Order: sequence, then structure tokens, then C-alpha cells
Amino acid sequence: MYKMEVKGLSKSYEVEGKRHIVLEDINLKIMEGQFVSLLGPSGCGKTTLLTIMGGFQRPDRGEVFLEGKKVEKPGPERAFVFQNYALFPWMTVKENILYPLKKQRISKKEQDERLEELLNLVNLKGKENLYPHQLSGGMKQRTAVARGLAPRPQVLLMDEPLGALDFQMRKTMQEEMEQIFIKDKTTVIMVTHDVEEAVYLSDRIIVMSSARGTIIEDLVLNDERPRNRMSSAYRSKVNYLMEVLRRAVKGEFNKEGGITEEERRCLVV
Ligand SMILES: Nc1ncnc2c1ncn2[C@@H]1O[C@H](COP(=O)(O)OP(=O)(O)OP(=O)(O)O)[C@@H](O)[C@H]1O
Repeated sequence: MYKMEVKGLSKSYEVEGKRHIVLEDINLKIMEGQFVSLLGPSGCGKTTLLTIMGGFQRPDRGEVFLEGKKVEKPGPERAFVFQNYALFPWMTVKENILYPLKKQRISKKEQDERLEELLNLVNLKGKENLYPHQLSGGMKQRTAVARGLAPRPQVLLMDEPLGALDFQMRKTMQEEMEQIFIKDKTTVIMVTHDVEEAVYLSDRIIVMSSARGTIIEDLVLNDERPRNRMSSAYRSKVNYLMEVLRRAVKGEFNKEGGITEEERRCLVV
């Protein structure tokens, strides 16, 4: 059985009396422990797809399943990490992380144990009594990830989690995220604009096109971890995805809506 499955998903919005198709017949099967990135031009529907998978929005057509069970509303088994972290400013790091557990009515002892585990995991030991305004961007991001992981979700959905960080911090956080998620075998679905980030972290990269609201590439990456950002295999994948994205923005696709197998062979080592 797949960890998550998206079947025939379509979504449109009505803006000023005109219907605008954002997603059209999206099908996806995600395996347990897979780190999946969603890439695509701005406005192609990545966040819409992620929020439907989170149960925050309903599709017009189609269904989402988590371990075969239909997703209809948000639930603790699907944690969501927002781009702006969405931490509660009046709560400390500790209170933010424990918030989802309070809602689950878990004993004080279990809460303390889980907190300890999470602070170690995201490297925030000693910072638990600070408030969000006293944290760096990376620390806020790690607090948000710890809060997402607190109720031991089956799937972590992240919308541009590193979007607000500068270039150097982003690279450091990618390496930390790899430690946290890949070693722990968490199933992650992450929206990103950053091709390098996607190639560094993902087992699989899905590229969406704005033109038709569809998936135009589904690339599996088996390269050894941690990945060498300078290797030719790594660079060729980055260059290939840049080319796919360039075409996605310009709407240049063949009849099937994707890149041909021959082009793929030439571009990916
Ligand atoms: N509630 C809404 N009402 C009307 N249109 C919406 C709504 N939410 C999203 N849209 C439109 O749907 C399209 C897809 O938006 P979405 O946020 O999913 O894209 P995205 O790929 O995540 O974009 P970005 O990369 O810029 O964050 C956009 O054209 C957006 O304007």
C-alpha cells in the first residue's frame, strides 16, 4: 500500500466570474519514507496541492488517501510546516513544540520525554525558554519542524520551509534537514522554488506546469547521501530540472505535456 495517494485531483477557483483551473487530473503515489519535492513556476498550484493533501481545502474532483484512508480534513497524522513558520509569538520554543501534544491530551511525563527528544533532534537544547522574536531564522524554522514532528505524524507537509532564509543558512539547514528526515525515514512532501535544494534532499522530484495544472516530470533520485553538490551527476540533474522549469514557464511542451525520453537521456547523467 502507498503511504499517500492522490487520485484524479482537480481544483479550480472562480475569480471575478471566471473559472481558473489550477490543478487538472493530478495522480500521485507516494511511498513510505520518501522525500518528495514539488517544483514548478510561481502560481502553478503547488501550495494548493499541498493544502488539499493536508485536508485544509477540498478538491473539486478526485481524492487523497493516507494509508488507504480518505483525507477529508486536517489531522495529527499529517503535520504542516508553513513558510513563515507560523509560531505563536506569545509562546516559548518549548510551548510551541508541545502545543500539538496538549491538544492530544498526552501525559506530562510523555510530553517531557518527547520534548527532550525533539530538542536534541533539531539542535535546540538550551533554547527552550526563548520566545520566537529571540530566535534566528534557522532556529524558528527548526522550532516549526519540531512542532510538526511532535505528534509523530505519518507525513510531514512543508511549504517552502527554507524560503525566508539567506543562501548560506539555507544550505546549512538543508544539511540539518537531511539528518532529521532522511535518517528518521519520515515521509516528507515539500514545496520549493529551489532546484538545488530539491536535488540535494529529494528521493523524488515532481515538476508541475502552470499552463495546464498538471505534472510534467516525475524524477527519481537514487544518488548516494550526503550528495556531492559539485559532482557531475548532481550538476546534470540541476541543469536538467532548470531546463524543464524554463519550458514550464514558457509553456513549451510536447503533445504528452512533458519532456521526451530522448531529451531526458541526453540531459540527465
Ligand atoms: N483562495 C483562492 N482564490 C482564488 N484563487 C486562488 C486561491 N488560492 C490560490 N489561488 C490561485 O491559484 C493559483 C495557484 O496558487 P498556489 O498558491 O497553489 O501556487 P504556487 O505554485 O504555490 O505558487 P507560489 O510558488 O508562487 O507560491 C494562483 O494563480 C493563485 O492566484
